[in-house]
Amino acid sequence: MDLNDIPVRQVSGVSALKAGELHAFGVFTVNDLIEYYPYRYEDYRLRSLTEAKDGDKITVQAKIMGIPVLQRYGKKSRLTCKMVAEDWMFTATWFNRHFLREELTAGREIILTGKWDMRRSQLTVSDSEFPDKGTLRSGSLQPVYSVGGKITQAWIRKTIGQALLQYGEMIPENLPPELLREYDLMPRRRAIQRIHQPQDSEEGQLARRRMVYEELFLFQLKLQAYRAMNHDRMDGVQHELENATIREFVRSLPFELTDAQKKVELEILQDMRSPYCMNRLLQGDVGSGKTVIAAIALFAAVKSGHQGAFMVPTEILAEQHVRSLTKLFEPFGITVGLLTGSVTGRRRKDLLASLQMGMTDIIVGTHALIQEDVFFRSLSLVVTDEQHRFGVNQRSILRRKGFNPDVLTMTATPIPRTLAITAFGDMDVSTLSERPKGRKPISTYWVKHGMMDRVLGFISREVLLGRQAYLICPLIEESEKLDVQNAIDLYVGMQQAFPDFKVGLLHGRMTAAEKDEVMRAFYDNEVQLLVSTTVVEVGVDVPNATLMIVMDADRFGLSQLHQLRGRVGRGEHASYCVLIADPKSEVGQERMKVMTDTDDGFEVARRDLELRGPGDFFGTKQSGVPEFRIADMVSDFKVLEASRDDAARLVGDPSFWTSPQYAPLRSYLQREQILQGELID
Ligand SMILES: Nc1ncnc2c1ncn2[C@@H]1O[C@H](COP(=O)(O)OP(=O)(O)OP(=O)(O)O)[C@@H](O)[C@H]1O
Repeated sequence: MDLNDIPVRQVSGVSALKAGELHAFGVFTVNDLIEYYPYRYEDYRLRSLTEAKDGDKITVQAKIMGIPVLQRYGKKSRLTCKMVAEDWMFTATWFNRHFLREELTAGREIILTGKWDMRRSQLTVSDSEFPDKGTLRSGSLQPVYSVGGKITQAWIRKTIGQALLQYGEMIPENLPPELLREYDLMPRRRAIQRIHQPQDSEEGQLARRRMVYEELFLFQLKLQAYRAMNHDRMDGVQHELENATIREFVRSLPFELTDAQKKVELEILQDMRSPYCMNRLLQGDVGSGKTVIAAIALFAAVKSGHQGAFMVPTEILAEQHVRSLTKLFEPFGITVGLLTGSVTGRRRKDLLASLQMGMTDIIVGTHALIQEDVFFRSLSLVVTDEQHRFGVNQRSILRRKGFNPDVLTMTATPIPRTLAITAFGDMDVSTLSERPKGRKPISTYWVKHGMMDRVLGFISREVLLGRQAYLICPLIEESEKLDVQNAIDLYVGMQQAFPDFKVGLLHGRMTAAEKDEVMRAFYDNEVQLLVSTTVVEVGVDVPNATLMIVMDADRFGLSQLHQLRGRVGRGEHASYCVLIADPKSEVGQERMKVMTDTDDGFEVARRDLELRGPGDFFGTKQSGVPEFRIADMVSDFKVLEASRDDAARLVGDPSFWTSPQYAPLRSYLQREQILQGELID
């Protein structure tokens, strides 16, 4: 019997009510319960008073010396009693434990845990036990769990202990012996038992080490198995590409590809030619030229007789891409359509019909693009933005729709290696490691609000040189309304400050048509200063803009600031980013410093990870970065890397799919719906 199949109610002491409470913690089965790990331990090991420092929390064994004294103050009470431990006389004090008075008889042994006040020779007791009654906690490390509601620390300890008693013998090993040997890992049964009931902290650490490895290894196994199967399926579209045709298109581009772009182009075209489904991540710093790579891939799909979809996070970006792709593709007779929430009615109907008949070759739009009532004649390539990263499930939705396109995911957020192999471990990764030639570094300044006058002078200077500027208003997450009001106020202020310039305004509450008009005017340099909320954050490309000013910059995350800064420095002119902020916290100041220190996105991302911790990195829950129960992506990074290599090696070995010793891992994959019953023996 699998512990995953035994409901937690079967553990004695778990009532229906308690089971309901446990569900809120994600605990449904016995396995969930025994894998509900403590996040730290409370130390109840006996110590000697001579070693204890003032203020320490300690546990000591003592003998009761005097007669207890009880004082009551209304409902509250204070109980004191003289004790001796190793010839050391002290006073033990309990608050609101009047009922203990009867038990405190002179000469009796007692174990006390509490805070030691050395100066007054006094211990404020939080826990006490009598050895003659049998001890529960004393002498051990007690696990501390995350609890709440009706689930108390004491109850969960007892219940997990009970589960281990009832089912401990049934805990199976799931890692193959060669890995246990290689890393000298504790067997699973012992590790689980010890993690909840360690005898000493070394043992607790060893148990944790084993479970961390297991957790990361299983996670990587999922990704690697998915990836391996994907490569084996051979049911992707095998694009037939003439080199000469692709070359002709590349020659028509207004610039020469960088070496990095050429390399990535080759990787992608090779995937597209192959019979398996491409699942590739293209990462590059802001402005490194990812879009043109997407264009080449889309061109290749169409020239092989299929269609392509380009999914982007905002309507503004969709419009921008339609404009630039149309320009590039028109000479080659390739048609580009736009599908966003604002395309409705007749226009939408016609577009969908034309897609289904294959008259529209490429469709650019937001997420709805590949869902619902959208049908293609032959979709063979989906280019998507990181924010729309397809999970394993979404990919199977695509499959069920009857096509099996190649997927190219682009990310504008350089991802530190740690996260890349975690969140995107099932993908092949291409990296654009250089920006186009001739780009000057972006100079970044951090100034206080008091220097706004100088900033205005800076804007004026750049605009008079023929350049353009962005002015970004802070984002107030709780209130879009306030956000918009802020933007409007700033817009009015700028119009007054610069009566000779044209100032534009962009925010989330404007209609798509209004936004598009403002953006178009900015592209065409009819607007010189664009006051905007973060809607311009991702992907907007106006090479003549050279000045990015961010108000209250400390309200933004580092990667967001880097994205915003990436809106400038996209052409031949020197560019500047000015961060206006008076951060109060140290982290806030540190963030500003990171931005002025470097304009390398990978470095920013690395520092961001350090400052924020990984859970927060992508800012959203749907980031695809998993939450681990016990592992920590930063401190357990080495294990993460090792487990990735181990998992990849294992799934690459044909015996993994057949040999009985890997059966527990295969059933794990099946339970996680990676195998979906396909490859299991
Ligand atoms: N090889 C190149 N030489 C010169 N300019 C280039 C080259 N490749 C791309 N560009 C130009 O550089 C600018 C930035 O490219 P692109 O918009 O593709 O960047 P990106 O990587 O998508 O950046 P972001 O993530 O910031 O949106 C564009 O104006 C593009 O036309």
